[in-house]
Amino acid sequence: MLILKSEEISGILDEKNLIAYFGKERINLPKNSFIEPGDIVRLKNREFIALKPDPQFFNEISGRNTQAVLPLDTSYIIHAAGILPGTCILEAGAGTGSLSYSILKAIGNGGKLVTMDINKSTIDIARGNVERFMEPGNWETIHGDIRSDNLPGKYDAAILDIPDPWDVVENMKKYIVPGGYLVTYSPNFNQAEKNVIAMKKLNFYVLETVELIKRNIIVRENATRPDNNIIDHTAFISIGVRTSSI
Ligand SMILES: C[S@@+](CC[C@H](N)C(=O)[O-])C[C@H]1O[C@@H](n2cnc3c(N)ncnc32)[C@H](O)[C@@H]1O
Repeated sequence: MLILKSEEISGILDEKNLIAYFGKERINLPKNSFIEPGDIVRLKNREFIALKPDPQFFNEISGRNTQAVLPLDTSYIIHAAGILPGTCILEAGAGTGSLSYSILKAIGNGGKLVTMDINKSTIDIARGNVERFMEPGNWETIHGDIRSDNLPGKYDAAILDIPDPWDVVENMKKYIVPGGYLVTYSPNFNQAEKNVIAMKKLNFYVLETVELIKRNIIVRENATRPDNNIIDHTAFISIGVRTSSI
């Protein structure tokens, strides 16, 4: 497998069977084509560069069983929740494994990530996606509900990317160390509001709620302009801190 990348769009190339995939669109390449990383491929009236399927393309490559957290959000979550080498992190749910993968890279071999998901097949898909790129010995995946009372250990941060994080905030008090972070990730205003109200009610100190917008710029001589495909909404990220008074 190779990645086909242009400034505007990207796709996947099955170089053995000579088929390019752009979402659901399939394009057969001319017979006897031979494409290697670094080659320029002309398709759909534009030029693509062929690249190795390395981890920065996690989202292009992985099986999308659920909505994945995109790099613009994963990088911010890692920064804002103090996810550093050696830290111990709790996550729900696994989804595609996109956020798990970024957390595993950030915590390094000295850290630990525990990821829970209520859906067993989702855990298997997330593991399959992550293990294309790494063999994490410090990643424990647990099939179960994050409301569970018997999670192993205490955590420097917990990240909730589930449909109803506000319902789980109380349970997180048991697992996050004082001064540790609770991050909720929700797609709409109503949900973000419920998350923040629940955190405040339960004495978490709420630092911020943010939405990140990524605007790519297409650079052409005398015609440089913003890309039409702006990512202007993914989700609202709320960051709280477990106070020592809880
Ligand atoms: C949007 S996906 C997570 C996406 C993931 N962060 C990623 O980067 O791909 C939400 C996941 O939460 C799981 N889930 C929903 N409720 C849950 C609960 N109470 N406990 C654990 N997992 C839960 C779902 O099965 C689903 O896989």
